[in-house]
Amino acid sequence: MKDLLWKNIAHLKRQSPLVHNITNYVVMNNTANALLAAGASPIMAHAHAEMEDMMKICQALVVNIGTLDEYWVTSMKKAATQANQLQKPWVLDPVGAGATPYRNETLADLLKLRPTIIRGNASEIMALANHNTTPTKGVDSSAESNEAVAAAKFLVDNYQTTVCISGETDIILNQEKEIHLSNGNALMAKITGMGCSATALVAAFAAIISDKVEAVSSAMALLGVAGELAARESKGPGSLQLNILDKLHNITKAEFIATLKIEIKRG
Ligand SMILES: Nc1ncnc2c1ncn2[C@@H]1O[C@H](COP(=O)(O)OP(=O)(O)O)[C@@H](O)[C@H]1O
Ligand SMILES: Cc1ncsc1CCOP(=O)(O)O
Ligand SMILES: [Mg+2]
Repeated sequence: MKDLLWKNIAHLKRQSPLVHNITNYVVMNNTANALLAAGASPIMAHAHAEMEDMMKICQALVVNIGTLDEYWVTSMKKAATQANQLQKPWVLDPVGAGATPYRNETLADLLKLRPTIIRGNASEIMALANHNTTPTKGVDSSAESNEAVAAAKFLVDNYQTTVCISGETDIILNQEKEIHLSNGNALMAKITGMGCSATALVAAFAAIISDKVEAVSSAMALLGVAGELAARESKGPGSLQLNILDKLHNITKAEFIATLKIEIKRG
């Protein structure tokens, strides 16, 4: 499995898929940089007039509701509908799910469009499935990933999707498979846009790998291992952010294989 994930990471650099991102104002720059560092190609766009054409030239879509508004929500629905029509994968990042009724209503509509993959932190995944045990704080999680497994299974069963709950352990599951990854560093939660970058990387791998648990695991393994290695040479969140970009770019097979902590739970 470790070799397979590394093969996918090398494959991403060769294929360099174009990823259409409808994402939030906070993270546009670091998301684009994370995609570039890993070898993919980003484009950020949200004009209604270009949503359908953009999806024609891109290999995958990110719908991230972080700084949603009425105009952007229409863009998201147009792009997701077109992705479905063209049978291209799209990934939902339910940033701040549970924080406000507007976010919840928007997410309910987006779920009806059947995201190929959902990536969020534990609080967001629980809010999305209406399984909240603790009130949501905003964009940061107040729960551990294992607390959101029942919620993730609910989403998988009801929307035929693949879910990634990120956190200290990243849990990736669908109806057939479940994988746990335990790399990364606690300081990653102190950098805004780490989860959004994870989602964008998930979309990049989904563009080139048909097995969605394998695609999500490749993305989360790459970010987790890069984060863990980068943390060893960082003084705080500022240098960690830059060091993660460097590591996404220059990670070697030997350090990836030696650092990756993966558990195949099912499938
Ligand atoms: N406590 C932690 N230990 C190790 N890695 C972490 C920790 N918290 C978050 N991460 C990593 O940071 C990245 C972003 O995840 P997360 O913080 O859950 O997303 P979000 O920013 O959406 O809340 C993931 O790669 C995840 O594995
Ligand atoms: C702080 C903030 N507010 C709206 S979107 C956003 C960024 C959230 O990014 P992430 O979920 O990756 O930490
Ligand atoms: Mg997030």
